[in-house]
Amino acid sequence: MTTTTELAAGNPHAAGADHCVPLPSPAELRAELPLPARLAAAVERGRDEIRAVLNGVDDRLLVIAGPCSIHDPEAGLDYARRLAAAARQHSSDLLVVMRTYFEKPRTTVGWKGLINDPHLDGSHDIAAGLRTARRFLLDVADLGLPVATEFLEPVSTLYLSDLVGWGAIGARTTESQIHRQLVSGLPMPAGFKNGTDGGLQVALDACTAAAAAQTFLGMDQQGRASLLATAGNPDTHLILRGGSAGPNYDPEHIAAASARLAAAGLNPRLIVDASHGNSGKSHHRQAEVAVELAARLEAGGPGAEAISGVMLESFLMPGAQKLELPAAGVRADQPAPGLVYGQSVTDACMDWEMTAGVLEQLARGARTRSGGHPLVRRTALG
Ligand SMILES: O=C[C@H](O)[C@H](O)COP(=O)(O)O
Ligand SMILES: C=C(OP(=O)(O)O)C(=O)O
Repeated sequence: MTTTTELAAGNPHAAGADHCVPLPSPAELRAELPLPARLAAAVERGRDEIRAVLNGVDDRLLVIAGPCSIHDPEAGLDYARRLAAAARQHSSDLLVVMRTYFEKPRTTVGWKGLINDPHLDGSHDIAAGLRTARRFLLDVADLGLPVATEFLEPVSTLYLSDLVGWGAIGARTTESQIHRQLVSGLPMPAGFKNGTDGGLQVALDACTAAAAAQTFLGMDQQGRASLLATAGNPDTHLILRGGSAGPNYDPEHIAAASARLAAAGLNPRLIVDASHGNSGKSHHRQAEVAVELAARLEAGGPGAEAISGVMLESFLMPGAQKLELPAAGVRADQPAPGLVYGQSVTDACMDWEMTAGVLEQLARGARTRSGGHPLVRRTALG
């Protein structure tokens, strides 16, 4: 953990910062925790499968499920093992990807995730956070699960992107040019959430911008300020997450969004986030939304064909617990007080039992939508 002395010894000339503590470069961390060729091939395979589902070549349903945030790697891996088993069980109907979110965009202030504050005590040991996140992704990849994450800090992306199968840009950053540029150079499919007000246009614009070649200021693997030129990301898409104006997962919203995407020359197939603005952040409501979506896949109707994926916030225990942080700028003497094992410290999550039931229903919905011929459906991928 970084000490006060180290902080004081840091470079005081970093723009706008009181302290500046050098970190290992992305190349150094990648060398310390390398991605073996076997897992690199699995990550690539996962990206290809996700692309195929998003493009409708593989008509399974993409399901991105996992905690709102990873705060305890042990509980996260406990969850990952259960999800890996469920992914195998439903592999004819669902392509299951684990949500492994290490960075939280806050409305105002709050815990910003495992990378920013891995000890959950305001000590902000970012070097340990990056290391823990990378090790966690390696462990999940070893279980055979592709992973999904939100890319929030462009710098942290350099430490982890080789392990990620699917990326998201959150509702609070979809309008940011920096995040659109970032996605334009990512090697995996990436979705943009609609705005927190429910507005779709920011996400459509984001997809267009990220699909284009971009040149911008960034950092290289050695940690040097660099000019970065990207080719554009061909696999951008929309994520409907509801907003302050209400949910947007109903058939009319989905059909209208899909039509707007098509008219803009973008992928008309989209992902529906059953949580956030679509559930009012209630985990009970989230399960109802997911089950409603499953029923709609079965029944067909407006927008049903446009649903390529569903996002679920799910952990071992139901709901969420409050994480008490020390006041801003005060270093904690104590680590976070006893937390309930396997319960979210950010948004409320469905528990494992509820998740398993929802996965069953989504699998049935996907199977019925496809006509129930999984072996025929997946020939495009062999
Ligand atoms: O998904 C997580 C939260 O919804 C997001 O980080 C915003 O959280 P906040 O409004 O509690 O800051
Ligand atoms: C922060 C998240 O979502 P949103 O950007 O939709 O609020 C999230 O998925 O963790």
